[in-house]
Amino acid sequence: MNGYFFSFEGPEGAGKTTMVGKLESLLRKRGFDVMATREPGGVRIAEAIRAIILNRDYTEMDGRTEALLYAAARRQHLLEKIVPALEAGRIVLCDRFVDSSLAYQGFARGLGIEEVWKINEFAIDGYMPSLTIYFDLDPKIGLERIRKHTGREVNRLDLEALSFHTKVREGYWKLAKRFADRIVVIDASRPLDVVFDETAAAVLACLEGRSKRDFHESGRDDLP
Ligand SMILES: Nc1ncnc2c1ncn2[C@@H]1O[C@H](COP(=O)(O)OP(=O)(O)OP(=O)(O)O)[C@@H](O)[C@H]1O
Ligand SMILES: Cc1cn([C@H]2C[C@H](O)[C@@H](COP(=O)(O)O)O2)c(=O)[nH]c1=O
Repeated sequence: MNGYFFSFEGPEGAGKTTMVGKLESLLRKRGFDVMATREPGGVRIAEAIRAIILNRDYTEMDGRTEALLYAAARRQHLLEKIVPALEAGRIVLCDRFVDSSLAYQGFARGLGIEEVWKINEFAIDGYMPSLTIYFDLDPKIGLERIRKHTGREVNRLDLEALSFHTKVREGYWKLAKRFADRIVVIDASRPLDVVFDETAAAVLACLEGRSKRDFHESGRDDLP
């Protein structure tokens, strides 16, 4: 596998999509062969599953069904889009990946991080990002950003109580501590340009073969 796989995580409105877009432009300008994609979605079948999972009418959806649907969408996306790109030596920027399932379904939904990892292990079959950027933000601020951002549909997960979104953030904190060698934490409450500079520095350092510790001086190591 010659390419690089980066994932971008965080609660609603943390700035993942914005950062992935800016990073894609920067890397392309610097001559890298880069592909941006998202989960759930990215390919036809996974986009169809996304439409089911996020449909606001499906209020009866069971937590395990939800977790399995995310894992199924991930499997299809991985095989059809991510793996071929990595095999072709491309850089893959993925807006959410397995950590979303661990934080949302495993921790916030209460299914258990280990249980949700098990079904995802089956789905991802060993493929994991080289580096994950976690944008840490108070969900109140993130949800407010989304409310102001007119183009974005309000989906079934957005409609969860604030306590759910707070648990999502706590879930990410647990993952960031547990997988400290893979996950870089960036304080996403700061101005967009500051967040982007730190994000780009982390990704470029990884591409240059430096370890997380070499560029993480300004990142947050003080999670609760
Ligand atoms: N650091 C920032 N400061 C202020 N506003 C920001 C910042 N980063 C992003 N935004 C704005 O917040 C809104 C949400 O950003 P974005 O869509 O990138 O978040 P997201 O994490 O992808 O959200 P979601 O996962 O819920 O779709 C956008 O209007 C974006 O311009
Ligand atoms: C991959 C994944 C996503 N989710 C949740 C997180 C968001 O609420 C939505 C996706 O919407 P976005 O605007 O594209 O961020 O789905 C999840 O709960 N579990 C997952 O594995």
